[in-house]
Amino acid sequence: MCGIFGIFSLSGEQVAKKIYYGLFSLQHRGQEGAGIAVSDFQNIYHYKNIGLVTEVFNDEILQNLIGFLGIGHVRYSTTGGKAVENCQPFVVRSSFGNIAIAHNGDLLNSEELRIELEKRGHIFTSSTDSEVIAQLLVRELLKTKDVIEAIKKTLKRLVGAYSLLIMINDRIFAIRDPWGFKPLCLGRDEDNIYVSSEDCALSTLNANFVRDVEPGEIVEISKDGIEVYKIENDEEYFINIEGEKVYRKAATCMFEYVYFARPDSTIDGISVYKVRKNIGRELAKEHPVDADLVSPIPDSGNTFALGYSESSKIPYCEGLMKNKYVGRTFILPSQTERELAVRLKLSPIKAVLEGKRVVLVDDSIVRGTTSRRIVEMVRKAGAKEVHLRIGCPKIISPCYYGIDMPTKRELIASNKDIEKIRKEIGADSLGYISLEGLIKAIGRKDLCLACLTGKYPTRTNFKKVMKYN
Ligand SMILES: O=P(O)(O)OC[C@H]1O[C@H](OP(=O)(O)OP(=O)(O)O)[C@H](O)[C@@H]1O
Ligand SMILES: NC(=O)CC[C@H](N)C(=O)O
Ligand code: SF4
Ligand SMILES: [Mg+2]
Repeated sequence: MCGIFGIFSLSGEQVAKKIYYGLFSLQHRGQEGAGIAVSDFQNIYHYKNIGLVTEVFNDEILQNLIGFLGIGHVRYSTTGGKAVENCQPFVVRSSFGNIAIAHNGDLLNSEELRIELEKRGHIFTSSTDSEVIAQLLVRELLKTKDVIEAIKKTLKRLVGAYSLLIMINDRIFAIRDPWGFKPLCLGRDEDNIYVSSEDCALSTLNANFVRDVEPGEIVEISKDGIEVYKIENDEEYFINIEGEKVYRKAATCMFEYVYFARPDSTIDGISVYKVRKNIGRELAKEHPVDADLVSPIPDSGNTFALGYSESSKIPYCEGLMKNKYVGRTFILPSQTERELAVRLKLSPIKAVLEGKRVVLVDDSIVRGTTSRRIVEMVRKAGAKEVHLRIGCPKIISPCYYGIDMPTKRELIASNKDIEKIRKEIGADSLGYISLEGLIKAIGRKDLCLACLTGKYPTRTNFKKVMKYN
């Protein structure tokens, strides 16, 4: 996923500290690396490293980032390992000026583009797909000199997910791919124009939400305010592996609503919190059970469990405690880290669970690491029955757009029916929300559902995407 955040100060104030706070509010989107690049209209100063925002930056570093406009990034790696050279923003120096780029999403054709660029003499400093965008842009800029033209030409070549911030000298371009896979929104206060992956970061800075960047938009932010352009994409449709014609249409990632985004964010006019509550209610209708209490698997299971409890009238309890110093486990890059983190993160409360029939509610099962361990823990704490309810249908296919579920083999549900999964996880019953139930709960149809259905909204027949994790 990754989080991106940018500010243009119209009053000529330093922006680094504000970007820091913006990134801090987007930390849930990426925990592996962080970076900030600022511009004083001529020079770009930047700093990036592996680690959480608070680990990467201190006052001294921030004070040295002198600039009136800037962009930042928190990284969750999907193409290229977690090393510092893959952290963002990428800064590329060219005769046209300095360019900084922050990318959320994943490209399917990055390997092909990289080979093409290398043949033409480009030298890469990282193994990510995001640097491919930066190098392509430099190439186009050297050819045309017209920035908008160069950006449009670059974007025309990209297939996949990209919410992008590009800073060139004295302006920032905020871009959302034609499918609108990842969120991106604009904010404003008296002195600044903001752009952020989620509006929760705007609230932190006391800025007002203006609007979402629409799929296919290029928003130029400069001292003159905002100018909007459209991405030109000639490919109106493609033929998928089943031989069907698939027309290009908006396909926002359903997983943003289910897991990724913060519940206090609103994406394309739909509150993430409300979606999660709706899913919980829907789950209670689709998969009722006689039980004594409903407990969430924290954190993201919380709102789903509230909805389930409200609708089923089974009391809501906190059966599991979360160690607040442990971050998200699913987005850790290795399985060993994920296994250990679940135990460190969650522990059962015996006084709540002992002798009870418990409904555990979580947002999703991906690899099954969390649910397997939790069901075992809850039983050990004395629960009489453990019923698991999941707010996302079975995840059966890889994501190529920026969520690290790259192979079918890793997905517990890819080749098993529900009964087999239930046995493997050790629950007394298991219920997933239906696809129709999920769409109804989100309240929009223009969604990417590819990891649930195997039907991808873009071409997928490219050279294998590089993975270094
Ligand atoms: O089946 P798995 O591979 O274990 O992945 C699914 C789990 O991972 C996520 O939690 P995570 O700990 O990442 O974040 P959270 O604190 O926001 O729930 C998600 O909420 C599920 O609990
Ligand atoms: N999850 C993301 O958005 C990652 C961005 C980019 N593909 C990277 O791996 O750095
Ligand atoms: S495949 Fe799944 S996780 Fe990936 S963008 Fe589509 S809905 Fe989101
Ligand atoms: Mg979780």
